[in-house]
Amino acid sequence: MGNLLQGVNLYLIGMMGVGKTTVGRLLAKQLGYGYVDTDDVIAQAAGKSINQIFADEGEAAFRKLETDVLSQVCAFTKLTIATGGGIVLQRENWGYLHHGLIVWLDASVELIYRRLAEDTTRPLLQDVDPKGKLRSLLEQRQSLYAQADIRIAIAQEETPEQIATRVMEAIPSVLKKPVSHS
Ligand SMILES: Nc1ncnc2c1ncn2[C@@H]1O[C@H](COP(=O)(O)OP(=O)(O)O)[C@@H](O)[C@H]1O
Ligand SMILES: O=C(O)C1=C[C@@H](OP(=O)(O)O)[C@@H](O)[C@H](O)C1
Ligand SMILES: [Mg+2]
Repeated sequence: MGNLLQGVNLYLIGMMGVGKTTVGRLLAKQLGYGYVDTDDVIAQAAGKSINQIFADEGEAAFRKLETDVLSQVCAFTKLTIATGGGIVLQRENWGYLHHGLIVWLDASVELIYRRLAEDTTRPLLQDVDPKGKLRSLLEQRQSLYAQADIRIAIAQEETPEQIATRVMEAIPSVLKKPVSHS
């Protein structure tokens, strides 16, 4: 499968908790690609957690770091990149994302909420009404996520492996076909 994408990067987008980080690792293996998680790069470069960056510097500063990381990562090839759920918010990020193939992992608020109910690592969900927060974030972002090349709708019982397989199966349908001169 190493040459399926011919070196073109694969970007995973979608709401927090949908599985970008988990599925991204599997896809990198299956594609014979390197793996990058933009949140990990940001946290490593800053020397602190995403929570701490939000607390110390605020969301706007985090978004600038996110754009910096994306702009650097997109200079490389043969990467699967798990992005943070808010990467779609900055218009300039789309110029970078479109260097590669963009896959939207789409799941319901109910599914995401169940997964993240006990999670404390998503600063935007440290809210009195985390489910309502997820709903309003999805409402704000849905039309942006929909600009992806591929949408994978995720049902409850699917394992990360099954989702990765569906992404792999969907890729050929969106690759440009060679122009026939016959
Ligand atoms: N297909 C899946 N089924 C069940 N749990 C999953 C699945 N994919 C991810 N998870 C779990 O959901 C949580 C969020 O996954 P993660 O990959 O960090 O999502 P994201 O990077 O999109 O925020 C983690 O605890 C992860 O183990
Ligand atoms: O949706 C968001 O705005 C965010 C999602 C997080 O990444 P995941 O989508 O990997 O959880 C992380 O970048 C940060 O907490 C902000
Ligand atoms: Mg993630």
